[in-house]
Amino acid sequence: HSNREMWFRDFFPSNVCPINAKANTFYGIMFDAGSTGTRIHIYTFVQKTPENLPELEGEIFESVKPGLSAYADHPEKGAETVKRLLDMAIDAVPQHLWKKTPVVLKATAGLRLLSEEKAEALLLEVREVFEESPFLVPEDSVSIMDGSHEGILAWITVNFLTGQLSGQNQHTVGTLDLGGASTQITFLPRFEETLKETPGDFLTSFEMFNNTYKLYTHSYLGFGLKAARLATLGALNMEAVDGQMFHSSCLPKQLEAEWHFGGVKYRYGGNKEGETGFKPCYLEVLKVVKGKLHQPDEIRGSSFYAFSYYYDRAVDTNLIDYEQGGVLEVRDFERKAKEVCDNMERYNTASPFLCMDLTYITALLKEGFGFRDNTLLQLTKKVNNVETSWTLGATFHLLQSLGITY
Ligand SMILES: O=c1[nH]cnc2c1ncn2[C@@H]1O[C@H](COP(=O)(O)OP(=O)(O)O)[C@@H](O)[C@H]1O
Ligand SMILES: [Ca+2]
Repeated sequence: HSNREMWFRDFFPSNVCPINAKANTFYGIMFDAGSTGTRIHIYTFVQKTPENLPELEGEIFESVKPGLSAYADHPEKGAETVKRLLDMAIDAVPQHLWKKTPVVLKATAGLRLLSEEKAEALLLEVREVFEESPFLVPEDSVSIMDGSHEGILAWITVNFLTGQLSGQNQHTVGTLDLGGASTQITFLPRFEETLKETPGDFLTSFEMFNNTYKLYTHSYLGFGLKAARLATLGALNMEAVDGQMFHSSCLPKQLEAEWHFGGVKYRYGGNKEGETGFKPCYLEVLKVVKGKLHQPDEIRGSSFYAFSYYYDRAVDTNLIDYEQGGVLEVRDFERKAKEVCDNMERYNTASPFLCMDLTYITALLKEGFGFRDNTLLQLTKKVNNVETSWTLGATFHLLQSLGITY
């Protein structure tokens, strides 16, 4: 900073200082290519003083459905959806900053589940869209993200937004993300015991804002809500599903329908003759989760932030308000699952999968991760008007690696 800039600062409150408004504002564009949709996050930051963390000024967010993986056989059409979102950034970012504004896309479980050939073709087309844009395209700007990074970056986002990463007293919170195709759990272990009993590949050291965090994190591929539906139906990872009908006690008895996921068409329906309801459904779902996940003792007594499909299904069943979010206990999901599954006819306006989804969430929390009935879950979509998504953590990481911030 030149002396002239500092001279200005003495005369203006920092938020209206004309120097602050111009010289220290910068942008970052992060795409989340999720299994069910593609989203753009355009972040604005202000670096008020060189020694402090950059402040997040705001976020512009837009999304499209379906996700890139639905274009597995038409990669150029998939890239088209990215281009349309990127056009928003042309309007949002001032022209003189285009060349300094990095654009990155990270794909998650949807692309992890595709063949390498199909995934690569999609990424290649997106790369071309980026190269043709006026923005800064860093090396490796389009990639499939490592599952462990997905959890860590979401943890960074939530703990940054709740103010836990600055200052002395850091009481970080763990995070639970339930996507369409994979699910993540991340927390900062407090006990030596946890570190000892955890498999090595569940622990990752991560540097951010001049601190090193040794986090417990894992991404379970195939355990996202939609993948779990297929697993429950017995249709996950099937080579050919043409014409075959998949049944479940978690679905309305008379139901017969079709469902598209990851570019594949599935036929599914209820148990016309057999049982339906919470009990048989829970047993069915249990087969999908039981004994498949690592259960760290430490988490049983602590509370977690939960978002994505945990949030969506809690909203769908009026457990929380869409705008406000709320605090739930694990048993609230179970209570709701029983209510929905044992009265499936009454709930026939909502998704036919509502019973299965709630039952899966219950089983995943209790039998999968080993949470107690009274474990508290803080359900949040936004903190201070910013989406609780791994994309903010990823943008910090990106800006840091480019030397735009540190
Ligand atoms: O920006 C966001 N903030 C919070 N939740 C989001 C955001 N974007 C998508 N989601 C949620 O993510 C879930 C879908 O998961 P996604 O499509 O990301 O699958 P994946 O993570 O398995 O690839 C939905 O519950 C959707 O509401
Ligand atoms: Ca996701």
